[in-house]
Amino acid sequence: MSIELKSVGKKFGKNYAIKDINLKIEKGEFFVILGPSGSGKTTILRSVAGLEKIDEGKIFIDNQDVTNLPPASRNVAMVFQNFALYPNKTVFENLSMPIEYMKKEDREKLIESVSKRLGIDGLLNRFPSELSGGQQQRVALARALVKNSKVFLMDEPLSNLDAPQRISARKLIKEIQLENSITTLYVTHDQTEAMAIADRIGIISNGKIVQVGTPEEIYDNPANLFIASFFGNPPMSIIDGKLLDIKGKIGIRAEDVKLGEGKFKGTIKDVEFWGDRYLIYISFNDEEIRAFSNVKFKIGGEINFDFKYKIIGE
Ligand SMILES: Nc1ncnc2c1ncn2[C@@H]1O[C@H](COP(=O)(O)OP(=O)(O)OP(=O)(O)O)[C@@H](O)[C@H]1O
Repeated sequence: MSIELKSVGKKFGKNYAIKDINLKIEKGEFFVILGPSGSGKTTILRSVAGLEKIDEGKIFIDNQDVTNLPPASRNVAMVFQNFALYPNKTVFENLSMPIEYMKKEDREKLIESVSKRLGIDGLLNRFPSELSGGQQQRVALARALVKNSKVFLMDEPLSNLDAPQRISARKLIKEIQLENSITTLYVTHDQTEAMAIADRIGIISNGKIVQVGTPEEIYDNPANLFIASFFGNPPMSIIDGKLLDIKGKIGIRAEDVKLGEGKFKGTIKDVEFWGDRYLIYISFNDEEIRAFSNVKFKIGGEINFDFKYKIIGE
């Protein structure tokens, strides 16, 4: 099933939370909406789910106009930030509900397999109030994953998990999504997560989509300064191009800086250990350049360097 938003706008009071959103998510595609806090990500997702009534535009699921359909008629599986589990039902019952139509044996098998993979198989007899936030979130995720839906809508579904759980849960989401070719709209503010799971990413800022592309396309060619200074870990270092006789700003990836030789000279301000390498902060003409290095340099020392860069539009 495809998802399409055509000129979608939603206001709260007089202010637009999202404006003129045009997106087409293809059948089986994993599409991530990435943006800072308050940029409108949740509003997009809630609008597609039918939990917000939009003020402008239209929404289509599988080419059907669902703009005025209630959430229950949209046949989507959702995981939202507030987990919304049924408090009076056990974890097992919460997971059974979307698949009551299945044979008991098949249902139990499916619940066992998904809950094992999410590490909640020991919690099936508990009530939601007896679970930690991260456990509740994994139950909510499991409930969406067992449901035989062709569309996933997920709003920061891993926000309460610790780092190893996050990595294994996102692998599981992706596996189930791929196995069943589930069209997925996934919201996060974590760009490492976005890069890891997305087929395509839509970057949102102030209620508007400012760039759409594969993670590689956005990484290599951020469309503007905001994206360049936000996307990637670390994001590009942005400096004034006049040092190189270039008008406007230039962006430099940490892996594109060659240290130890070159026509530029700066001072090492800080060094961070990143496990497989170091991130070096170089102060240079009142600006800062970040560079990856296999060698640990001394803070305070001077260093020669050179770099490859991209010219970044406004
Ligand atoms: N119910 C509401 N009433 C009034 N304003 C709202 C409401 N919900 C959201 N907003 C506003 O709409 C804008 C977009 O909010 P939204 O929750 O979509 O952002 P977000 O990108 O999901 O943020 P976060 O990452 O912090 O969850 C914000 O300015 C927010 O304050």
